[in-house]
Amino acid sequence: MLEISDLEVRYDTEHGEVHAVNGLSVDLAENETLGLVGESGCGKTTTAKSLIRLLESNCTIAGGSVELDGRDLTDLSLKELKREVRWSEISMIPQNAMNGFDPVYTVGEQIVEVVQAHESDTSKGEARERARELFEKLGIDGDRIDDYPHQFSGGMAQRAMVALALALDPKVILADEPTTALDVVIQDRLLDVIQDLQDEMDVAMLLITHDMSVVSERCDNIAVMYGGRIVEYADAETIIKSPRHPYTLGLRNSFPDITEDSQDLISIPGAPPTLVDPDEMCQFAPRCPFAEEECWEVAPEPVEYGDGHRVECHRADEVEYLRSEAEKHETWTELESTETDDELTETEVKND
Ligand SMILES: Nc1ncnc2c1ncn2[C@@H]1O[C@H](COP(=O)(O)OP(=O)(O)OP(=O)(O)O)[C@@H](O)[C@H]1O
Repeated sequence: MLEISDLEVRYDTEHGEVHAVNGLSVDLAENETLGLVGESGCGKTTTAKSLIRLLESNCTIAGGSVELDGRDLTDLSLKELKREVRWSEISMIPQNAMNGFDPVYTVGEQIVEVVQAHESDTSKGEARERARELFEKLGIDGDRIDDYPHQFSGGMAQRAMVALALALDPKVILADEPTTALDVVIQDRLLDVIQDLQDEMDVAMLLITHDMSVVSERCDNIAVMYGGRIVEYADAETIIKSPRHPYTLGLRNSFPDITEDSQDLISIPGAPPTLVDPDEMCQFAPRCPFAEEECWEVAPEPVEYGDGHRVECHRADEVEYLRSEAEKHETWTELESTETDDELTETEVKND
């Protein structure tokens, strides 16, 4: 239904061009939940926003296509996209609902406005009734559509945002870390109600999160993103149980497994790249314990390992070795000490 091919998105900054999304290709089927997972700064939000062109003025889609049922959305003018796609076909739940609502209007007024802007023959009363029904389904008293955003708690405001996102019965919802601002118990409940409604209304969802545990429980397929690219893609079980990319292995190490009691978590040392005019190389090489000369010189092409499992790593064939080494603390801490040595050497050089 939604086919993203070779998407390229850039930010123009005073430091250079940020290559936020690079050659990103992924499909989303009807009713599917696709998890887009990765650390902060790897391009998840930019990917989602570019689908409905909610982009800052320094941001451009530099290439690729986004097809919804065969229609390329990148060919539409912004006006056409707003009229025919945003909210009605693809809607978005932002990280913090308080930023999505206008504080001076009631939540109900804002839902009615969005509905009437797209459905000229729906009366105000009908639109209000739809908002009430959605509120009730989301576990909020229907009368609260007449409240202002500041009268809601964080969790309730997120639910109200879900009501807005579903008000026009879209085909896809983009849920960008929809629960990060909430405490853990409320997070879980909110994700449950979103998924119940998603099933009831036959909506596909792109669930964006940095949390491996969330995608493992709730997604059909998972795309692991690093440096603006999808470095590994497969069904959720394969990503969790049999990943091949060192970044996925590292990410898996750094989140608790819900099926095990006590665990030794290992974090990936270092930080993601800035993506400013990046060099031609594997972007993960500086943090990868398995990086070889080739990784620093050539960006890996995607390789298929059956059943749609796609990996971008020069060493993905050595999977048994990668998996057994990645489980060891010292594999990652040795890398950390090498980095510190390098930093020391740089400082020493500067001092000399
Ligand atoms: N307005 C902007 N101007 C310049 N660079 C930006 C802008 N917004 C994002 N970027 C850069 O684009 C890259 C991708 O950022 P993006 O927010 O899409 O990542 P993310 O994975 O969604 O992170 P987060 O979870 O923190 O939102 C980062 O390097 C970020 O610094």
